[in-house]
Amino acid sequence: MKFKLAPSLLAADFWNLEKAILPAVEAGADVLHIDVMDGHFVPNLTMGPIVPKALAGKTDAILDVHLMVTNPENFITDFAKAGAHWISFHVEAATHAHRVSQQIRDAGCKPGIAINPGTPIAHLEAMIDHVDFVLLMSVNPGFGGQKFIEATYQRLAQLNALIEKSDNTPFIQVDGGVGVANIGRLYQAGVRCAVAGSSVFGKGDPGQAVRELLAEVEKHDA
Ligand SMILES: O=C(CO)[C@H](O)[C@H](O)COP(=O)(O)O
Ligand SMILES: [Fe+2]
Repeated sequence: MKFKLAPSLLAADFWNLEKAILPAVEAGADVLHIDVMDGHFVPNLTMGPIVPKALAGKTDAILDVHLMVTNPENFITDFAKAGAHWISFHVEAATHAHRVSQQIRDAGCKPGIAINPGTPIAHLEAMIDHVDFVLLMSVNPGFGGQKFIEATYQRLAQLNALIEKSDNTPFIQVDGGVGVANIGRLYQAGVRCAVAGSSVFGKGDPGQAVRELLAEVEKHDA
């Protein structure tokens, strides 16, 4: 799969969302990452379905909804109707993870399973065959702008090994603290979609930031 960069809207200027998003997409970002937090699973509140609904049809980018909520099953239909293409939910938050992934697929979206830095990779074993991607958190979920956790590289190796021995090949998305300093190494470690919030929208020019991040990936493409 071609590498995809997913700017996270959490770090964008909400006064000027269109001006933030358009240059990032024009510069080659294929995915827009929408962080949904419920003040319960994580100690922060962010966006509901009105955000993908506002973007649907305005951009060709894939709308990627990252649900950091308890009871994810209650939100699938609304986000799918709002135009989401990918929906990920946390293995820590889903009592019936298998059913939730099926619900996402039935709603016409690609299901992804997300995992916190403190949860053993082995907890994904029963779900690998039932998702299109794994979202490996490289910070503790809840906030943008945090420092990348270095143990993510070891966890990536464990995740690759788990995927290798399964019948399915979900792609790996990494989320949190991604920037020019680590995106190349993450690509080499098997990441095919990197979420980048502050490193895209935290500077002056999102288009330039996207070009720099993609150039790093290109450099590491052996
Ligand atoms: O899921 C998230 C936080 O819970 C965000 O997607 C993530 O933090 C992106 O922001 P940054 O690139 O600034 O770390
Ligand atoms: Fe996220």
